[in-house]
Amino acid sequence: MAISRPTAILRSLSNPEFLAAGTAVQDLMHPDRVLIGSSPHPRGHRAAGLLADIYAAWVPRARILATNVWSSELSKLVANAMLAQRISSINSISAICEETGADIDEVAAAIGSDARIGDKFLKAGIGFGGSCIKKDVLSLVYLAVSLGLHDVGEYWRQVVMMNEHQRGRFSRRVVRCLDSTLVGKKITFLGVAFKANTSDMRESPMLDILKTLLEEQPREAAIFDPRCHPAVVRREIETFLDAQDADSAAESTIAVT
Ligand SMILES: NC(=O)C1=CN([C@@H]2O[C@H](COP(=O)(O)OP(=O)(O)OC[C@H]3O[C@@H](n4cnc5c(N)ncnc54)[C@H](O)[C@@H]3O)[C@@H](O)[C@H]2O)C=CC1
Ligand SMILES: O=C(O)[C@H]1O[C@H](OP(=O)(O)OP(=O)(O)OC[C@H]2O[C@@H](n3ccc(=O)[nH]c3=O)[C@H](O)[C@@H]2O)[C@H](O)[C@@H](O)[C@@H]1O
Repeated sequence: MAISRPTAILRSLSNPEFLAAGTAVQDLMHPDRVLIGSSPHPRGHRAAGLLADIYAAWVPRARILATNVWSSELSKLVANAMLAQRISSINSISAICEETGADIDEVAAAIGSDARIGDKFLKAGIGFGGSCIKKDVLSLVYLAVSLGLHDVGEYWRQVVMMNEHQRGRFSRRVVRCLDSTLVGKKITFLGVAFKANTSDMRESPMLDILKTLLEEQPREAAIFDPRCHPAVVRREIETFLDAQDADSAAESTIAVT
């Protein structure tokens, strides 16, 4: 652009996307907010105004937030980091529940009914996956460390470490529940994608869990996800049985999406 139109004055805007996989159109049509970051220069404001006009065709003006570029870029990372932090927090509590007899869903419902906490992203499970959340937390860690804020970086790194810990804990529990050995056993995995209603397998927790459990040498692992194409699944993992096989004669079925 700068070469073909050398006289043009170019302004960069930051306009992070907040849609989630599986609800992309709904999120696009009804966003909680649209963030437009621009330089403090009048031309930056003008460029931001032009972009805001486009969104105003379907997004209420009050939901279109104008910020500086750093605020906008950082907000994207922090939004995903805070979501990740909630998931890691509730997963850490699930470990305490398993030791004490408390029920994690009851605890989540009890704390989530506090309006200051809210009930979203409190579902304990096998941890967060997907191509974005972990990447953004680690970007935040990198940013903090590169700014010399090592304690801040360490704090956010723990969110990712807790996520990995949760997967390991889950895998160990599966083995424990099956008499501490998978040798000679068939395991069925229902769900391959990183979350329900998507075919996206990037950073899927299930892949991690599968790799760990295959080290325990089960006789067979059957894997099925109605959203994922078998060829794509095959590319990711070596063992795959089709849907018909997936539920037959398995010693254990693991729902992992
Ligand atoms: N997938 C999602 O739901 C959302 C994604 N995002 C963000 O949008 C960005 C893209 O995400 P996806 O579309 O899911 O990823 P993707 O992996 O499907 O697409 C990324 C594209 O960028 C291209 N690319 C990678 N490196 C490049 C380079 N150096 N130069 C030119 N092109 C390059 C890749 O070939 C690919 O086509 C990420 O930063 C992600 O965090 C934000 C909100 C939602
Ligand atoms: O930057 C991005 O790409 C997007 O990342 C996430 O969206 P996404 O990764 O598609 O999916 P989420 O719904 O956030 O779920 C992420 C992971 O957390 C897990 N999760 C979610 C909620 C919960 O309570 N517990 C839980 O374990 C899900 O199963 C999934 O593995 C954010 O929610 C989007 O706002 C953001 O735009």
